[in-house]
Amino acid sequence: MAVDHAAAEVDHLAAERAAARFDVEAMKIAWAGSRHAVDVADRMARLVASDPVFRKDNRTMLSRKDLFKDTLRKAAHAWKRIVELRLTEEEASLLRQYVDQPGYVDLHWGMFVPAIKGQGTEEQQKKWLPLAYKFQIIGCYAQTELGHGSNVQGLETTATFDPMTDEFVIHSPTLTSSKWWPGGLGKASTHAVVYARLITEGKDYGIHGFIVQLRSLEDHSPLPGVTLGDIGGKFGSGAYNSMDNGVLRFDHVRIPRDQMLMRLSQVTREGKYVQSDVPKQLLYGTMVYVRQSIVADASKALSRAVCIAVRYSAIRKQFGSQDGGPETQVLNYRTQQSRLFPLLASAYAFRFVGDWLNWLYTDVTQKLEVKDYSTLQEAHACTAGLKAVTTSATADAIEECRKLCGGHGYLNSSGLPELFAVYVPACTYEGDNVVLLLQVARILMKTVSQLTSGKQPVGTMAYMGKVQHLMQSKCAVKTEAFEARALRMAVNCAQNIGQASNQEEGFYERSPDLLEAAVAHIQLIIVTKFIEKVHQDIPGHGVKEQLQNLCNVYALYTLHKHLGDFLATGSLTPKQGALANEQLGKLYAQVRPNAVALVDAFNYTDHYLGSVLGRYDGNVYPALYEEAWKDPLNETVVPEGYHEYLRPLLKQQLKLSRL
Ligand SMILES: CCCCCCCC/C=C\CCCCCCCCCCCCC/C=C/C(=O)SCCNC(=O)CCNC(=O)[C@H](O)C(C)(C)COP(=O)(O)OP(=O)(O)OC[C@H]1O[C@@H](n2cnc3c(N)ncnc32)[C@H](O)[C@@H]1OP(=O)(O)O
Ligand SMILES: Cc1cc2nc3c(=O)[nH]c(=O)nc-3n(C[C@H](O)[C@H](O)[C@H](O)COP(=O)(O)OP(=O)(O)OC[C@H]3O[C@@H](n4cnc5c(N)ncnc54)[C@H](O)[C@@H]3O)c2cc1C
Repeated sequence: MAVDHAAAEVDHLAAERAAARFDVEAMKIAWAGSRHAVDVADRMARLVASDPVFRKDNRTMLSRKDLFKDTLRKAAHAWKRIVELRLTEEEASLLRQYVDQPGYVDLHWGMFVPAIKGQGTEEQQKKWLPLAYKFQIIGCYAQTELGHGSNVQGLETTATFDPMTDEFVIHSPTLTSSKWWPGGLGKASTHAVVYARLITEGKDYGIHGFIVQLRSLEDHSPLPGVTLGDIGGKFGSGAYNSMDNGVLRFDHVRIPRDQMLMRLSQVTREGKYVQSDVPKQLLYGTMVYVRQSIVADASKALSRAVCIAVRYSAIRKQFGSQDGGPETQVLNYRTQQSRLFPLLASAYAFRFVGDWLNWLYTDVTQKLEVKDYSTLQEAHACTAGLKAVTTSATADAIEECRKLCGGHGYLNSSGLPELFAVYVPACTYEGDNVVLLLQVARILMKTVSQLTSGKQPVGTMAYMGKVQHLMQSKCAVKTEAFEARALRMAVNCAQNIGQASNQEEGFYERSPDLLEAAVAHIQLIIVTKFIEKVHQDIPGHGVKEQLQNLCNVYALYTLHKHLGDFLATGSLTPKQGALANEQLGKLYAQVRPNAVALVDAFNYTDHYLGSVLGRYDGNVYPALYEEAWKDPLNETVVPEGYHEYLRPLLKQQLKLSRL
């Protein structure tokens, strides 16, 4: 009986694939960026999937200790394979992606190395980077403290220069100055880039970065004056618990003066503080780098969740036709489509805006090398804003995909609970999303205030220069409505702030509105970049048409969800709003026959998806059934604890019933 069912489900996905109206292989290229990108990703995904060390289906059942050891084993094995196969940087980071387990290597490569590259002098880079590249040292990024994370200027750890010995003394003066959260710190790292208040000649010069050795390179024990450990279990089983987020305290630990990262400023042998001619905001450069990579990761996490929910919705059937005919695939329900297809469109939208952001970041980095700092603010606003909007949307979407999969979505074997638990801290780390959106809002307010002086905004703010036109015009339901909404919301905020007794007080009072104005500005960027993408030459039968559809879905869904903003700012009429919603329904009908093929284009292996519901072959029910028996509770037929707790209870009930 089960076998018959399985065959039917498999046929179902084959029928879905046959019904698609576009070339899936060509869509894989559009998604990945090039034929080369598809091939490398394919090779790395298969390398990981075929290696038993990278098994992850038992992860949620491991104890914290076993999970951490498993992470160490995977990282060491991955490194061995990278060296043996002489993998390129591109291949290695894809391999890391498909291993799919957060670990100390992320912070080592993702923050420790970039911090030294961005804030270290050439000499410092020459000394430290080769050690880091060969894993002769393991580093982490120790910024956040128990008392302060968002307010970086409020950090309390001190680095006091001692001219007698030419050393800095690193110290944790209070409990709240304990470093708290850095990934890789708890158990793995030998070194850290530590952010501390630089004090020299009795003056506090604020936050600076220092390279500090934490553990012995001989036996891994903490160095004198260093107290450190893991901060404890985190949300969800498996999930981010593979990471050793740590606590660290210093008791007057001495480091040589040349371990201060000295690209932005220096302390001389005599203890004089010297500021370089580079903007001090470059201290935050590592965060800009990681935020852009987090945007790229949002589309990866979202596309995984959507792939699971789309395939399962094509398999799952509930309720029949009135006359007792075959049951309906839940993917055919209009409500399922209106919840799921905007998420599918968002996965594509975030992918393309992520590619653009990566271009922007590369461009800014090249400009910085020739001391052109003109696009630094643009890079900060775009990375902060896009990080906030895409991670919040993705976290919500993963949870929505869980609900779209009904009861089975709640099982660990669906892959969705763990994906959610791993993903959700992205809304907090690398800058709490609200804090980041307020940064965008500050830049928007600055831009609005400069409009009257005739200064033309540039880059993603250029549309604000069309202020006369956008403040008055009635808009067609296109980009212009998004521009008018964003600009009018920003101008409204600026006017309201202007009425306050002082600017800071006004900003504080209006911060909830400012958040929404920032979101509107960022959504405009996402829509614009999607439109720019579909205007490009995109080869492959039907590919451009599908992307055009998804672009329209993303734009109209965003408009529908935020219709209140569009109406309140007069950027659209109620009639236009209603028409947009009508149109959305028609677009969903066009996505429907292509939905399964559109998620196939992500080209994910079953290993990477890690979901019995999202299996490529659609063989969901036998896999669910088989998976249940693997649970440790099923190792014995009669549970442990029966004799202590169940039997006496049952016997007692029996005695009572005989009374
Ligand atoms: C296990 C198996 C593995 C196997 C594999 C092995 C092999 C591996 C091979 C390869 C692997 C590759 C792996 C790579 C993985 C990479 C992924 C990385 C993973 C990431 C994991 C994340 C972990 C999390 C880390 C963290 O969270 S670190 C801590 C982050 N903290 C924050 O983000 C704090 C947020 N707060 C702030 O950013 C700021 O304090 C503030 C909110 C901006 C306020 O600052 P303040 O100075 O007080 O502000 P203002 O006065 O408002 O601003 C002053 C000024 O500066 C401008 N500004 C602000 N920020 C920036 C900026 N970032 N850039 C530029 N400018 C900035 C601001 O606009 C103001 O400008 P003006 O003066 O002009 O107005
Ligand atoms: C899984 C994980 C990994 C991490 N890894 C690292 C790491 O490797 N290295 C590292 O240094 N740090 C790391 N962190 C720390 C992380 O960067 C901080 O937690 C983050 O920046 C948020 O800061 P916070 O915890 O101080 O939050 P808080 O700022 O205390 O936020 C609490 C609340 O206050 C609100 N809030 C704060 N300020 C304002 C404001 N100005 N206006 C309005 N609302 C405000 C926030 O929106 C939030 O709702 C990690 C955190 C997590 C969860």
